[in-house]
Amino acid sequence: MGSLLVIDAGNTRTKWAVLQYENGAILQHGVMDRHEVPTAWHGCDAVAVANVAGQARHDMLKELLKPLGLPVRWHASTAHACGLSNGYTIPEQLGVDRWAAMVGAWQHYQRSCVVVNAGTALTVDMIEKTSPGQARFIGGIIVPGMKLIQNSIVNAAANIGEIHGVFQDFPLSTQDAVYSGSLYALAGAVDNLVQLLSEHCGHVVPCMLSGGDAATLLPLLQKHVLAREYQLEDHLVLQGLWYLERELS
Ligand SMILES: Nc1ncnc2c1ncn2[C@@H]1O[C@H](COP(=O)(O)OP(=O)(O)O)[C@@H](O)[C@H]1O
Ligand SMILES: CC(C)(COP(=O)(O)O)[C@@H](O)C(=O)NCCC(=O)O
Ligand SMILES: [K+]
Repeated sequence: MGSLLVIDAGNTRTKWAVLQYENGAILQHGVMDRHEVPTAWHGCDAVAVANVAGQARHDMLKELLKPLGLPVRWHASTAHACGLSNGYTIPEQLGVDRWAAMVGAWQHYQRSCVVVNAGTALTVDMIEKTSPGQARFIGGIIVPGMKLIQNSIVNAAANIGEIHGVFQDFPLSTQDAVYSGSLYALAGAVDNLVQLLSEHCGHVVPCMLSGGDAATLLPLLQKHVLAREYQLEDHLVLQGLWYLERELS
């Protein structure tokens, strides 16, 4: 098997990468911006999809992929994979993007860690290492993402229009107050769970961040608590799909 096409279909964007099957190296990657097959998809040997954007996106991708005639695996969260067990009461209910990101982070760190997906929604998930090579997803949260949280205020408050603010420690305008408040809310959620898992494990745990807003969140997270370890991972869900595929093949 030469190359694997991995697709992360989120509620805002559909991200993809062509990976070297043997080692997961990213050969090409992109974001779908129209309903047509990127040229890079031709020549792949198999496809792995993490879709959390519903049936319409599934059907669109299925149609686009059909002419390629490739084996397509539509991933879903399971109770166990790649040494990680899924603590969700109903394992299949866990968003497969969250699951793939956690698999990617666990394979990368092999340590207890916090996994952040800053997308349409911000998800913050906690992984506890239980023994060498084994870990458990012990809980996580779902928060409206940066666009949603700002739009919610704009739509609800008569005196607040479109937001084009910037982050300020001490915001002194409506624009900056809403933008900074949104960032403080999301960074605060991440901060809280890094602190919680660190106390639970008895040592500072690393935090891996991915998603469209991860780079926006990072500076605020790194601002105050210097002893923390943050890692930006642009293609975490896509890399997690590679680990999941490798285990299933
Ligand atoms: N080029 C972009 N297009 C859309 N959203 C972007 C872009 N760059 C950053 N973002 C931010 O990232 C979020 C979407 O991140 P993404 O990881 O694509 O979400 P999802 O996985 O839910 O599709 C948006 O809410 C927006 O705030
Ligand atoms: C929480 C999510 C909407 C995040 O998706 P995204 O922001 O990447 O579009 C997605 O992981 C999802 O649909 N989860 C299912 C519910 C759950 O994880 O409990
Ligand atoms: K929905």
